[in-house]
Amino acid sequence: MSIRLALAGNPNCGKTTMFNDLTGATQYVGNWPGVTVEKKEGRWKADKEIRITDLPGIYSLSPYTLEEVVARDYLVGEKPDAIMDLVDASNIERNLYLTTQLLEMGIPVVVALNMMDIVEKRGDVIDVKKLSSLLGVPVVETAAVKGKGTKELVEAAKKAVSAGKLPPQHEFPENIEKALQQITDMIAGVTEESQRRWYAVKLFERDQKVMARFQFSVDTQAKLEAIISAVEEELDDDAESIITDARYQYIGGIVKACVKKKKTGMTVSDKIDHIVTNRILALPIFALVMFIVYYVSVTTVGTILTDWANDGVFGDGWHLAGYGAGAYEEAGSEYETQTAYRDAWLAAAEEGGVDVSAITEQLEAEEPDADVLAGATAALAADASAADIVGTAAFEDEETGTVTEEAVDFGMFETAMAAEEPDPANYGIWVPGIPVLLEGALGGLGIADWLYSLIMDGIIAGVGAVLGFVPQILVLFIFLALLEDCGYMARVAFIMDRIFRKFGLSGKSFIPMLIGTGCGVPGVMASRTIEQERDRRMTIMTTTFVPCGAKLPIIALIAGALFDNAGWVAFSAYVIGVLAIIVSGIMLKKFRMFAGEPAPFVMELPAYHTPTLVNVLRSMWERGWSFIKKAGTIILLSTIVLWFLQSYGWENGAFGAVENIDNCILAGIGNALAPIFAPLGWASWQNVVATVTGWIAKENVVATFGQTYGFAEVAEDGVEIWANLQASFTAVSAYSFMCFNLLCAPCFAAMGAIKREMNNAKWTCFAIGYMMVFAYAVALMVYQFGGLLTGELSFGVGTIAAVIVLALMIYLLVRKPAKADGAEGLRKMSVQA
Ligand SMILES: Nc1nc2c(ncn2[C@@H]2O[C@H](COP(=O)(O)OP(=O)(O)OP(=O)(O)O)[C@@H](O)[C@H]2O)c(=O)[nH]1
Ligand SMILES: [Mg+2]
Repeated sequence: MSIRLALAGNPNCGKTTMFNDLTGATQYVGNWPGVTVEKKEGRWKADKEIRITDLPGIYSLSPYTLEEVVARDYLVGEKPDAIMDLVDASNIERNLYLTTQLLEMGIPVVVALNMMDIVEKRGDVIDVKKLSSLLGVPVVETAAVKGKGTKELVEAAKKAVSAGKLPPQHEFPENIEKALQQITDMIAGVTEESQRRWYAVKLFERDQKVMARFQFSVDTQAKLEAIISAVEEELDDDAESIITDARYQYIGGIVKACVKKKKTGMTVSDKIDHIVTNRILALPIFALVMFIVYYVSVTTVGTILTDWANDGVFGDGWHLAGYGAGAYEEAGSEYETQTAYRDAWLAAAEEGGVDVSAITEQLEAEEPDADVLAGATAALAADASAADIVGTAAFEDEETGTVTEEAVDFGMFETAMAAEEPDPANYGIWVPGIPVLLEGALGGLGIADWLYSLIMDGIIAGVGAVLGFVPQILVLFIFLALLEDCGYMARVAFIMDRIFRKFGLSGKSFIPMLIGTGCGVPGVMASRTIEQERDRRMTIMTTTFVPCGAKLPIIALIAGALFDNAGWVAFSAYVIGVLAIIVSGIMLKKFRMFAGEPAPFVMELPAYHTPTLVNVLRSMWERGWSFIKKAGTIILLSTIVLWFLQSYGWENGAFGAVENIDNCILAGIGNALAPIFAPLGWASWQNVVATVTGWIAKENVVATFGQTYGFAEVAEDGVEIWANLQASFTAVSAYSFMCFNLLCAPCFAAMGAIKREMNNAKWTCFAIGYMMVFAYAVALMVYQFGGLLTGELSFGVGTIAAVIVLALMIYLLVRKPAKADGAEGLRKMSVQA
């Protein structure tokens, strides 16, 4: 017989950590409240008959936000066989508040005192036996991160289920008890006995949602009201506070009897918070942290790894453990010197009227014929006019920038002509890249040309370009996991709340954004913790502005190709994302549908703790893996479709495989859309198509460049994708391209999440439309104003358009806010299952 156990408890008490430990799942864990917003099911590793549900954290059973409704509805509606109530033992007083409510639900309860490792470290002592006897339920000590006590917890819960003993009810003060008894009698006919107590308390509190489940006649309603008001009058307080006070008094007694706290001054957490949440220092520290995160993941460590992935694994090949790389590099630079001699002499010869066309023609050919070259060189040796030619080769020292010149006579030229390009495979241990390996394998199979082209120009070029960025993304994810797990991200939300509040926004909107740095889908879902409908909608609309992991390759590509891999580019992308959210928030608040003060933001700051290696690696791997999975599914599919659109088209009046890529269907589509993007400075069909495919998945942007620029051939013809991008963009237009792609509609998956959370077609369209318009406006200003500054544009219609956009934005930013539509803001949105 299967048993259903629910994990319930306050936010951030370790439920998901426990769930992962018990079920082997890899659900998202973070050191701040409100990480889990949807219930998750799993089975106990040790016994598959035991089903465990992880619930969103709740402070009480009076739901205010969507994720709280999820938890309560599960406990009341689906009635698990037992509740494993996780209590953060380092914060026991507040956590027990929920426990007192769970004990009333008519379901067996087992209390887990989690985070016992912290309690022990602090030197506090909890008398577990006494606690258990006072509460009347089993109490198990656990430390979920370390997997301590988790097995015992489930065993205790199993026992509680088979014993079927309900928790004893604690008594409220007499007058309240009397009222509760009367209410219990009123609902005796329509409720199950085990849940009666809970319903009575909720009815006493005038819980609207619970009230709505009963159909009271006018008479009964009046009688109920009379019972409640009588107590309210007697105690001179409202019913809900009366119950709350009574609970805290009861808990106070328990804590006094069971917990011995060691006296301490300021904890380490407090000391750190003193600095990182300091009014003046907080923001610079946050900026510095994010700069380092992006600098390291995009510019330094990430780049080194990504270069290896792109040029090695998905390029020509690489030297195993760097063995032989040094010698190969030396040989390579020697060869470069020789070619410089050669070219210098040839240039001088041409100027001096010596006919060297036979050689230059060969050198320009795709595969120069060595015999022809040797013959032509020999012929020159016999030419008396050639003997006097002396060329000048110039070399620039990369570090100092000083240029040295060397004279090149015919003898040196002859030697240079004989020099051979070094083969990396001759040095150390050379591992060929995947394209090279596949090329060999496919060549041997003798497959059809089109299939060969599909694999090499389509899949390898596209998917390979995306996978090449995996190392950078993993580095970013490690950083995010570290920041989340140690507890710093919770501080950031707190810091940002101070800033957001100045603009009438809530810091709660910032949590979805933090999560969105990894992926926009959970980011959008995290908006559920926001009570007010209008703020929630606004957050859903703007969360995906922040660069997610999949946008990182776009940033890295642009930074590398056009900005010499400058460290500020990636960081600026993050800043633009955050600013876009703030600016949008301020502008949208000026409209009636979003107007109004944000709800107060109350979030407790969790204690800092050292991130666990397992957590960090798991979090990195989970997110990284979903990135890789996407490359194998949606990106793969898109590259196949793109390959077709790119390889076929109408040429010379007939449909078929095209010789000239500019005749392909894809180019046709791109060119048709290009005028729209011309004012943004990047109207080539490749750029337009890359943007459009980005709406399917952001990784597609890079994959599309890989394909349309023939990334797989990078190795053979020496034309790097960077060179293509450099030809297609200027620095300003590239930055405008990046801005547009960061801010415009997110990928299909995120758009789906937006639709689910909005649960309304009109709002979904509005959200996506808004992002598009906003992205266009920003990119337009970047290109037009940037172009004017660099001189690549002159004043024209585009400039005027950009000025109008800027004026409109400033107007919206400084305009007086609209009046709030009181009631509208508070109504709850329903969420599709
Ligand atoms: N020291 C210590 N840390 C723990 C323990 N259990 C969980 N944590 C940490 O506490 C933080 C919160 O853990 P989660 O499992 O996400 O908490 P949750 O209860 O699911 O939180 P919500 O989903 O927000 O309700 C994480 O950083 C965990 O690593 C424990 O027993 N000891
Ligand atoms: Mg959780």
